[in-house]
Amino acid sequence: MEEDRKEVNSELPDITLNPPHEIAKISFGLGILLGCSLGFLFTLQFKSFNIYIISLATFHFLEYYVTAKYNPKKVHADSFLLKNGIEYIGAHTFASLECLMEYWICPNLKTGHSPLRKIIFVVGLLMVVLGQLVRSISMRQAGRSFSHVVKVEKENDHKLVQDGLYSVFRHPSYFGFFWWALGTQLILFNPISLILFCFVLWRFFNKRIKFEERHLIEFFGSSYIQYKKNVKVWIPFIM
Ligand SMILES: C[S@@+](CC[C@H](N)C(=O)[O-])C[C@H]1O[C@@H](n2cnc3c(N)ncnc32)[C@H](O)[C@@H]1O
Repeated sequence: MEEDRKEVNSELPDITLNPPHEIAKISFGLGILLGCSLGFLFTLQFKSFNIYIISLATFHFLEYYVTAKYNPKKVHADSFLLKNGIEYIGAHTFASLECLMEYWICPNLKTGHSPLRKIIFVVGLLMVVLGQLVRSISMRQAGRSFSHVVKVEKENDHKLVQDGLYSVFRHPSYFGFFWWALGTQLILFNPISLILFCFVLWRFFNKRIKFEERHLIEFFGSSYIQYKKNVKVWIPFIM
């Protein structure tokens, strides 16, 4: 009985890393943001900014939710990824300012109804929805092998994941995030941020994947080398 309880407890999130009042506060904040953006969506002529905020709130909620559900031992108040570094916050602040400034200076640029604009919007929306799905499903499929912080020492329950989305993309959660983020800038019709996001995200993932794979080869040796030969990343120019 005591042993069973210990086993169940070892699967539970660490409450000291997940203070309930913190989790409630962050969830409430994300819910308010999502609810207000959704509520005003149908009253506004320029809907793109609200759709962008809905995508952001959904992304941050799902980061915590999927970790809590499928990788509870690793969940942490920081799993919302709201403290995702100064570059991340800077990029989204810049994107919001670009969008609002361009709307203020030249509203027609943002709200016109040309076929090209519609195509850009639909492509952006598809990238956001599919990118989010790939990101969240891959986090679920990797389960305990997933961690927001790259592991430099192998843990006992860390297994090489090669099935599901990992059989199509070598780094599906990065692939999903990369295209999701570019999709948000297409939705906003933000030409400057689109180029900046491309550059910053590509550089970030190129560096991170190289670092991560050095450790994955240390952990899994020839199995990872073979996996790397067989499965592509599908982010342009990252081999
Ligand atoms: C933020 S997760 C990202 C996982 C993966 N790069 C992706 O994009 O889906 C980082 C952790 O995942 C682990 N990881 C990456 N690829 C893996 C794989 N195919 N199997 C098991 N663990 C993996 C790394 O060791 C690292 O600690």
